[in-house]
Amino acid sequence: MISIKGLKKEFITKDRQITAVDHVDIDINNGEIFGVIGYSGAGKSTFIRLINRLEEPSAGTITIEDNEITNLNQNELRIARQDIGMIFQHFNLLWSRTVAENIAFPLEIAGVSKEKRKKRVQELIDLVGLTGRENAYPSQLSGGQKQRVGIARALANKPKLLLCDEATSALDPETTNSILDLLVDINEKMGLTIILITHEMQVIRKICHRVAVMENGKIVELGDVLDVFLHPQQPITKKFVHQAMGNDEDENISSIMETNSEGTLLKLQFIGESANQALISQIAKRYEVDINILQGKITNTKTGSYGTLFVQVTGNDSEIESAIKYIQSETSVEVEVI
Ligand SMILES: Nc1ncnc2c1ncn2[C@@H]1O[C@H](COP(=O)(O)OP(=O)(O)OP(=O)(O)O)[C@@H](O)[C@H]1O
Repeated sequence: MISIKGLKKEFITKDRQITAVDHVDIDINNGEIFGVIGYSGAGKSTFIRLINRLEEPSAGTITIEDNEITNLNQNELRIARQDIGMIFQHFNLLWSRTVAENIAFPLEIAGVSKEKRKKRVQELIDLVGLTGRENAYPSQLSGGQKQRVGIARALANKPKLLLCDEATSALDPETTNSILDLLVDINEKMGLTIILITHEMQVIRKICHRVAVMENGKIVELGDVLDVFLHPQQPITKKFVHQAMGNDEDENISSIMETNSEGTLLKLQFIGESANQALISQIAKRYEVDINILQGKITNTKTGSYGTLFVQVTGNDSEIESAIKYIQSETSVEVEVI
């Protein structure tokens, strides 16, 4: 749906020149939720604002459904932007307008009649779960409700693409979850393509299909979310994955090894379908071994689940060996002897 090629943005200030986005090439599929993650200053905001030309690129092209956005004049761009909704970290609502009036605003600009506007606004209010709050002012709403108004307003003209600029960064974890659920809901119901930027790997894990990791203006890693969680390549990606998992696996392994010196220590990795497999009971039935579960965890991503289990296997050496061979040859669970 979207093809971004050689995208570059340089800012020239009095004393220095900054390349905020540096030769970015990405293709984004129709209907996907695509996340861009990076630390502060990586260039995420600049990147997302280039897509609807809130920032003008220094080089490169952005094509959305055969329409080269980077080639449009101001009038053409105004029309193209009706297909691109955007939501912001600090909501950017009009404080002197009610919820309904905020949502009606883009419809007024698009010249939609009063009657149609009223109907569409009500649909949107129901969609985002704000029924009954039509006449409230933004100052009377919670952060989550304000973002719901932002989402409704962004969807008013039935866009094909929604850009989310740190849309949950100002919200508490529970409200973040409810807003993420809403984004998934509209992605699934309306087939809306979503590009979001965030510094939180949990946001990526919960709702994105694919993720790009950004550092110093460049995309340093890109892949399916499950793959990136399982096999992060770059040091920065590993840091983000650890952040989302809430611990450091290397430290875990050494403390597990210190306290469990008997038998054979195995790390089992369950991916996708195999996460539901009753492996431990199968092995215990087949082989003369005892299995002690030391630590385990399952992580759900939008594209599948994966789990890691540390077990201590005791018993006769040849039985343990047969059990390991069985896991390797007969199941899709990855096994590592530690
Ligand atoms: N208008 C501007 N003028 C000059 N430099 C800018 C401008 N906007 C951004 N920059 C610089 O470009 C780089 C990338 O900034 P950007 O805001 O895109 O990063 P970010 O990853 O979104 O970070 P944050 O999450 O903190 O906003 C930074 O070094 C920033 O100082």
